[in-house]
Amino acid sequence: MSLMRTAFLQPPPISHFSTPPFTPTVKFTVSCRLVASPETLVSVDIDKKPSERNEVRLGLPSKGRMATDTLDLLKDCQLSVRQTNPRQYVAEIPQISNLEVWFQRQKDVVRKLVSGDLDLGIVGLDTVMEYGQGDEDLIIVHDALDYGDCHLSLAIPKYGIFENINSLNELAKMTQWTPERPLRVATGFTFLGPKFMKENGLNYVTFSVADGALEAAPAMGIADAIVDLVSSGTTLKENNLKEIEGGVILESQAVLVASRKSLIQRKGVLDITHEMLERLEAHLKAGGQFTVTANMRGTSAEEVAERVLSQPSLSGLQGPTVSPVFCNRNGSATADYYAIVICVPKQALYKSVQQLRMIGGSGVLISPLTYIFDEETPRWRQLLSNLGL
Ligand SMILES: Nc1ncnc2c1ncn2[C@@H]1O[C@H](COP(=O)(O)OP(=O)(O)OP(=O)(O)O)[C@@H](O)[C@H]1O
Ligand SMILES: O=P(O)(O)OC[C@H]1O[C@H](OP(=O)(O)OP(=O)(O)O)[C@H](O)[C@@H]1O
Ligand SMILES: [Mg+2]
Repeated sequence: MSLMRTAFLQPPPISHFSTPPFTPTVKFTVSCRLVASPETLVSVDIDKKPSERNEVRLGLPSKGRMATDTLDLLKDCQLSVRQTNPRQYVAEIPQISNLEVWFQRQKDVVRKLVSGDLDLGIVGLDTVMEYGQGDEDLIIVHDALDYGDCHLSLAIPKYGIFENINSLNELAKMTQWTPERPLRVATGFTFLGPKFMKENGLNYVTFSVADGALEAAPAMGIADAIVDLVSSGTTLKENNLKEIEGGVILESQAVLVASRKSLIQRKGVLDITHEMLERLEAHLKAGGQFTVTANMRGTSAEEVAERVLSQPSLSGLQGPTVSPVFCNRNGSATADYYAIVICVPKQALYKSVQQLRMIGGSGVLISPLTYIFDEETPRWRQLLSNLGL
């Protein structure tokens, strides 16, 4: 699996996608034919002017595997969504005034960002890339919200003529594929699938469209290969399919995406984006760390700091905070002990505790962190430069 992960498309640069806007006729007559015409090909020519409204709108997935995790993340950032009725599609985040939350299907969040009916959205990167179709108005504001991890991949049967095919190169070189008998691929990704095949020199390919249970298509004799999302790999395995080297089209996770026009033109969007970005970054950074406090006997704060800094896992985010712990000795305040406070990556916790004990630490307390606010948010700076601000 790790080998297959080498050839994925990087998330789009924060400013724009490298692909040109979608032009279905050219795309499919050159190298690929699309068997059924999906609904996604219809609404290309949308008026992109921002609509007349004063509220800022954030689109969130209305159901499915992304919905709960999205609400949980926002809640953890103290941005709980208040929805009075689960069948109501509009809600609010009381913490942020003038923000409306609209629950929509993921693909509709992207479509409505493009049409100007939403300003911000949280969805999987795969959905942004598929339904955004390279639209330069879409900007990825936060590219790693740390859930919804999966990858879009080309998979082929383990058996028959594919038994010894283990890479995209080998698949492309198979002599079976001709204009009369192309490689038949089943997918729901009718933009990214054909684009990937074309970019990788697979010329004789046709696509058929299905929305689910794609993994059944090869066994049913409907397709030779599939392009679909994979996370654990169980569905592929259960259906006797395999991924191949060079066949990963996109690595995906949940992202915060915005409309460039809204950010620049609509009052309040930039400020709300800034606040959301700050909270998300600070919370996600904190998620990987614990605060560790301990007491340590010593002659001075400097001497204790030197001991702490001599240990590789104890340097913290910016070095340890060391403060004297005073006790009353014969009427005067004396410091025999020092309290140290450091942030420690979760994976290094036990090692850090061992190192603390080794240098004389006692009374070690571990607490979770809610936020780590840095002086500035790197993604915010990136966003501003992207917008030319
Ligand atoms: N194993 C997985 N399979 C599919 N999607 C996954 C997986 N793991 C994470 N995801 C993420 O979840 C999203 C799909 O969520 P879900 O299946 O709930 O919605 P959907 O079926 O695409 O949307 P809808 O039902 O609204 O059309 C994907 O776009 C992807 O970003
Ligand atoms: O690698 P895995 O962990 O097995 O996950 C991948 C499967 O999950 C998704 O299907 P989903 O559950 O949405 O069902 P569907 O295909 O019917 O839409 C996706 O389309 C794959 O079929
Ligand atoms: Mg699905």
